[in-house]
Amino acid sequence: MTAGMQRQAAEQAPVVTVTLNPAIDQTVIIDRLTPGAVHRARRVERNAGGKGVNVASCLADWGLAATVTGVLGQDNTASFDALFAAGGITDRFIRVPGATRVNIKLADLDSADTTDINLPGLDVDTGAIGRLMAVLDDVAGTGAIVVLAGSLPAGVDTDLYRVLTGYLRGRGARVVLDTSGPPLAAALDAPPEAMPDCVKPNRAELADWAGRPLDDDAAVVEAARALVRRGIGLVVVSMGADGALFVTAEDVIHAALPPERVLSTVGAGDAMVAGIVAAMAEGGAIEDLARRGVAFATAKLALVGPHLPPAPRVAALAAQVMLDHPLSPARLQA
Ligand SMILES: Nc1ncnc2c1ncn2[C@@H]1O[C@H](COP(=O)(O)OP(=O)(O)OP(=O)(O)O)[C@@H](O)[C@H]1O
Ligand SMILES: O=P(O)(O)OC[C@@]1(O)O[C@H](CO)[C@@H](O)[C@@H]1O
Repeated sequence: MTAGMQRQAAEQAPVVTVTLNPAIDQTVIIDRLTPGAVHRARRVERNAGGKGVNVASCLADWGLAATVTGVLGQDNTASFDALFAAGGITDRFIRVPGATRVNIKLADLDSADTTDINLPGLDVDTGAIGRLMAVLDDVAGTGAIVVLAGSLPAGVDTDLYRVLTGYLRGRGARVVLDTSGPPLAAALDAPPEAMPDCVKPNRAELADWAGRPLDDDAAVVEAARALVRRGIGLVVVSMGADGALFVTAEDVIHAALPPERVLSTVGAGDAMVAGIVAAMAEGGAIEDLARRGVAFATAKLALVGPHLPPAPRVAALAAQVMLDHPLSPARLQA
């Protein structure tokens, strides 16, 4: 029995991730990025990606076998097929004519920062969305945790996440949303019963929604609380090297862990979502979600693709995560 099967056997909530605009991530590793210069790359790595795929991949490394769905181009599925087979991930992706986009990631060893160049992706028609809804009918029942993640492809309505969230919550599923821009704004404009259970914007995405810069923790907490008042149970704001804030109606927690090594920041947010979902699936308390989320994200930084080191190492990192709870007043002084 694999570790994944063992965890599923322990009566955890089933997890489904939805990636409407997946990508193959081509990460080029260079010493130092200088715009306009010729670069001699150290190497290149290609990984099946897109936010929901990355979440499922991290969950598989942790030992939790999720179901993945969304829309894949049928011309270049090999890296996805291999990832799903290796991780025991149940593949319910809709295949459509064409190729899934290839996104370029420039990993700068000097600054430990990554520059993303994301392409638009395939056009998706209403027929594919109808097929996706049929898959969700099948796999996302009462008690399931459904992660809706990433940008929306061309051809679908901006309010698709809002519609899917209302539909899934109506079926008794819990929804975790990680997106940005107009699809995020549309989803956050829903009535309370159709709001996601959890959202994970990064600081820039939350600032974009709030319409003002969020330069300190006090401003971030204020914007997150506004979302909680609208009916979202948990707002997690990831802040890169500054850690993350976990905000509910009762709690505000700051969680952080300095990484030993940063090779690629691509997918750190997705690893964080995976950690939150892994703890949620076990019925964990808010502190467990914060520890697991930050531990998964920190562990991923040392690897290029959407992967984690062995589970005991990640569990050890979770124990080391520094929690500020209740949040110290000094942190809230602007
Ligand atoms: N340079 C870093 N040093 C320490 N921790 C980091 C760093 N970058 C990311 N993290 C950890 O990863 C979490 C998620 O990172 P970030 O806020 O960059 O997410 P994101 O913007 O959603 O990422 P992506 O979209 O690439 O998945 C952070 O909250 C933090 O815990
Ligand atoms: O264009 P989107 O859908 O917003 O983001 C896509 C993407 O940057 O997200 C993942 C990292 O979070 C990558 O695997 C992928 O290339």
